[in-house]
Amino acid sequence: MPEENDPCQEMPRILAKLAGRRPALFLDFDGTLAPIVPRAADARALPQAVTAIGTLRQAGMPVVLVTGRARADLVQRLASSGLEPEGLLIAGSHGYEIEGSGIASPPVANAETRARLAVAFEPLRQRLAHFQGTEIEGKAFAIAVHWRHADPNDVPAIEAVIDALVREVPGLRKTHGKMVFELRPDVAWDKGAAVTWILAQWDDPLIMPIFIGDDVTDIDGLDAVRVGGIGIAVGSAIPPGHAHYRLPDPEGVARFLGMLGTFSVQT
Ligand SMILES: O=P(O)(O)OC[C@H]1O[C@H](O[C@H]2O[C@H](CO)[C@@H](O)[C@H](O)[C@H]2O)[C@H](O)[C@@H](O)[C@@H]1O
Repeated sequence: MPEENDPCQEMPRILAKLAGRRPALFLDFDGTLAPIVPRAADARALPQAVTAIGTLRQAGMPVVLVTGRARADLVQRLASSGLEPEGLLIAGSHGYEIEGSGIASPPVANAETRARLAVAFEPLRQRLAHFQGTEIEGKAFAIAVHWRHADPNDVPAIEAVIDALVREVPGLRKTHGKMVFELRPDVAWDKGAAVTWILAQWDDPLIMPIFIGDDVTDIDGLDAVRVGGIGIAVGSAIPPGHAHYRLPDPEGVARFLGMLGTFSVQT
């Protein structure tokens, strides 16, 4: 893999790679378009990122939001930032919930996978009730347990509650992200599988995917575009070796999208 330079500094090389191709953007939300904030409910996309995405869409570039959040949550969150979901493809719940631009959910997203999480929700809530500062976020195909505001000494015990539920309720697995544990259906599906699946639906050999993400759950998405696409890590949570380029923060992402927009409008 290359040096993971700042893609804004490497624009001529990136534009050369995109020449004659159809770039398609796959964007993570928290930590990528929206700065990480103490409360999940308060996250908002940077206005400059929203403007850049609007320009790219007007220029005809496909834009897919690949988020760990529930799809409905992201739709509402984008709309409140002035980014209407029409024309956007949104892959929510880490890619289990795909809808938009004429594409509907993949075969893994069924009632059975959802029912497994429903069984776990109430015991999880009860067993975590005495851990001050934990927040449970229910989504269509995942349950997030935020421990950002919990006592750090409690985190191993919080994780043990989740591990116990994984043992007790068949068909679930544990993943983690920034100060969060998640319960997900134990099926072979993640952001990378979602990206690959969407590319297969489009079936357009000219498309060149550009994936941008900041958290360990984005590694699958970056790996999916490693050959034949462009992967951009944000910040330092993703270890070297998965991305072609690296941006420091969501402000950098907005800057990169703005530069890409300028190029798209010119061509
Ligand atoms: O895949 P993403 O779109 O990046 O979503 C990943 C998770 O993001 C949210 O949690 C994270 O961001 C919060 C707001 O900045 C922060 O408070 C929290 O500590 C982070 O873990 C979201 O709440 C989760 O559902 C997503 O899975």
